[in-house]
Amino acid sequence: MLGIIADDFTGATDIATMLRRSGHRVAVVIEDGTPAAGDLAGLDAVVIALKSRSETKEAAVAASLDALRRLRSWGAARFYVKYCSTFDSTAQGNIGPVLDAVADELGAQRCVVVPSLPANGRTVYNGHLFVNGVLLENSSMRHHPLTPMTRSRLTELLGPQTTHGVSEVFRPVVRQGPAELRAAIDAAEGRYVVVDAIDDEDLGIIAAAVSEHVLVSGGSGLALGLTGPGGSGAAWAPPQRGRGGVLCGSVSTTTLAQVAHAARTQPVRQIDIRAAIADPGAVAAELAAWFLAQAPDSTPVVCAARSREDVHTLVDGVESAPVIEHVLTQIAVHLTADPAVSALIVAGGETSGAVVRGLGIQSLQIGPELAPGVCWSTADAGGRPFALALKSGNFGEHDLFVSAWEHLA
Ligand SMILES: Nc1ncnc2c1ncn2[C@@H]1O[C@H](COP(=O)(O)OP(=O)(O)OP(=O)(O)O)[C@@H](O)[C@H]1O
Ligand SMILES: O=C(O)[C@@H](O)C(=O)CO
Repeated sequence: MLGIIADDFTGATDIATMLRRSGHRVAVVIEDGTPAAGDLAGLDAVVIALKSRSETKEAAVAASLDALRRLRSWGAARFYVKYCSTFDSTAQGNIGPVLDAVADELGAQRCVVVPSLPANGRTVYNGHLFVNGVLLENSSMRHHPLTPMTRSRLTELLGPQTTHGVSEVFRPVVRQGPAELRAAIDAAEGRYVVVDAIDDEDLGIIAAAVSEHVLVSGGSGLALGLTGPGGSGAAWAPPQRGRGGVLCGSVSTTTLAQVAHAARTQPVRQIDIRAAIADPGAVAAELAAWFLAQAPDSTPVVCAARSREDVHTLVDGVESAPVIEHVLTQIAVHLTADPAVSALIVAGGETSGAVVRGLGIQSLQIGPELAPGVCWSTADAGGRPFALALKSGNFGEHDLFVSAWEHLA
């Protein structure tokens, strides 16, 4: 079995989507959640979803080692550390410290570093990470509030985070095929080897070259090359079809475009942040009641911003992000308590983390793909099966909030 340690919740469903596509029966376990008895039987891959990207280095390492030990106790023999395809981290971590600790514990001599996810425009060429053809340092990630990415060369990003050497292997070697690439990785000086990949074929070659490695690392793209035994992944059944809607804490460009697209045909409400700071419970209850009052065949969307101008870190001196996460979580609690509602899309990594934690979800069964890195999953919410799609900020086509429901039919 393959064991994956993912540093955020949307990243966990991202890699689970790719593993399902490459023929694995896969489930996601949330943090220290316990998979239901029998859940692990017959799985080829288990992802443990952590929130370690936004924690301290020490907490991230401790949670990752704990996840590694649990995966081993469940029978995992190969491991994959999943981080963001835009390498979200700082000079302190958390990618390097987590890789160091996991590699030490496994006695791994080599570990490839492959953030590439060509399906979503993330590529690595000559050791530099690009987002839709633009160097990472010139993309919107330069202005990320927690992990501003001001460099693009992966040796320069990972180097300061680890006590080990970081080498590079460029694309001409990748294109020579798995045997030549394997030899180049073996001959590299550093423990970590950044490998170029600009398309899925490159990822397949890398996956074949490292088939004997006990530890690999990357975004979700490399998982596409790891061929699983199954044809179409695990059997998955959606919950009985009920009402669905969208809870949106992400303010990424893609998510704002998805909200704008949905607003053309569906009811949309924006959280009044000032009112939410004053009385979050009342705002959540009112928005949940509004959601339930919409036409049963509509897809209500609750969001916290319609444009960049709506984003204010501080409102009346109060940090708005935790208040918004709390309100969206409470709306999810109200909606999952209503038997008429059976499915929610939650947009944003931090937002998904808050909502999934708030619903007390222990594990996710992975279902059909909605877009590269986005899938439907089912979870036990309030004692019944419920469908959830956790969407990374920049993933999905603009019509995702409207088109996603076809897959639940
Ligand atoms: N109007 C707003 N003003 C300030 N903060 C906001 C506003 N709307 C949302 N937020 C906060 O912004 C953060 C968005 O982070 P989140 O990780 O959920 O989305 P994202 O960064 O777009 O997604 P991803 O991490 O998957 O790329 C959340 O903490 C949310 O509460
Ligand atoms: O790798 C990605 O880009 C995503 O899975 C992610 O981690 C976004 O938070």
